[in-house]
Amino acid sequence: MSVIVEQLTKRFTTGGTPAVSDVSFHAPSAAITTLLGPSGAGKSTLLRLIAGLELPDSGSVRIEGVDCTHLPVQKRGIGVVFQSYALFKHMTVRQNIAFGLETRKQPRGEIEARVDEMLKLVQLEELGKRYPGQLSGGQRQRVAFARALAIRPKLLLLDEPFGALDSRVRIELREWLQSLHEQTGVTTLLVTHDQEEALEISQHVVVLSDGRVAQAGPPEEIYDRPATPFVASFVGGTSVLHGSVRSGRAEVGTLVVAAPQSAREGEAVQAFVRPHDIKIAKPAHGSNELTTGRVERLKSVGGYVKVLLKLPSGETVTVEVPRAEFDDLGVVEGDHVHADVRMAKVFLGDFAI
Ligand SMILES: Nc1ncnc2c1ncn2[C@@H]1O[C@H](COP(=O)(O)OP(=O)(O)OP(=O)(O)O)[C@@H](O)[C@H]1O
Repeated sequence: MSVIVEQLTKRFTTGGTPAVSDVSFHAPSAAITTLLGPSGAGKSTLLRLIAGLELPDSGSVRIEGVDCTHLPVQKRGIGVVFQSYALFKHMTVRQNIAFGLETRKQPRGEIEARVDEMLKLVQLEELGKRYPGQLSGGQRQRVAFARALAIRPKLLLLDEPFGALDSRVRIELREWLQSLHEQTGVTTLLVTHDQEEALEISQHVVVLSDGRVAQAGPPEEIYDRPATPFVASFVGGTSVLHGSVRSGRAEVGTLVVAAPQSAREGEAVQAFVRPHDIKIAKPAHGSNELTTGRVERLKSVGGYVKVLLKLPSGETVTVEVPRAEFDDLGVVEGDHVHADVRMAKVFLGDFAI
């Protein structure tokens, strides 16, 4: 039940910038694939093209090997959940879940049995008689999932389904969605701008930027081997340091790392460094201010401390230090510390992200 999108392009204005531009990717069967990107990257438009809610200018969408590019929404065998609760306010939870089955004119007994099954699946057995206005935001979204799944879709399309919920509920529902997916195994496409959500929930990630695919692959690959400076900066909360190639190595301030093979002497480089890939320590005896950074700001965030460090080059990096480790360091704002970059992703060139 995979989805194959080929060279999909959609413009909303003639001659204007495409919202989706020559996009091709493959969403594997029975997996959760996320469409990840910043606001305006074209995620929702792409999902709507796959759903049949928009028509492409060119390109194709195949679901389970069937070309659906010009099929109407109701013939595509999809279930959809949007960010805003699209439940019918005047219908009970049971009636909402039954809606799609009734429009398909299924026998009453079968409908009732399927609604019971769905209520159990989303753990809302007790709330079938309530109206949407009598539910919490998280419960309403679970009803929306039950309604989408009731029709036994081949494909589940989710557009920021937890976007309107507070962060605690969002994290709870992320875990809930993973276990729901384990039970149903329905091929799922999830739109999100939250890289943590994408890395945690999905088996496959398609990163979008300006309507194009920047990189597609398993979450570990996207995180560990970003293909472009955009992906490196968007995924993983990186800091960017500038330097140049010297004797075949990339020199970025006091940091010297391997340069890409095609590097030419003197060429500009950018190093993308993740906050937990920098280790800070009290400077060794004899270090001077040229090899140490100044602690500009400290911010405690739950289990770790965010340290904003100004390097001798004038560039700043963010470092995350586990709380216990930080307490042992005994560092305060204004101190000079030694910064050891354990890992960095280096790209040639001097681009603006
Ligand atoms: N119906 C429309 N008419 C005109 N332009 C549109 C329409 N829908 C989307 N766009 C434009 O297409 C581009 C992509 O929008 P889209 O909503 O797909 O991005 P997104 O990645 O989902 O963003 P967000 O995360 O903010 O929802 C944007 O520039 C947007 O303004």
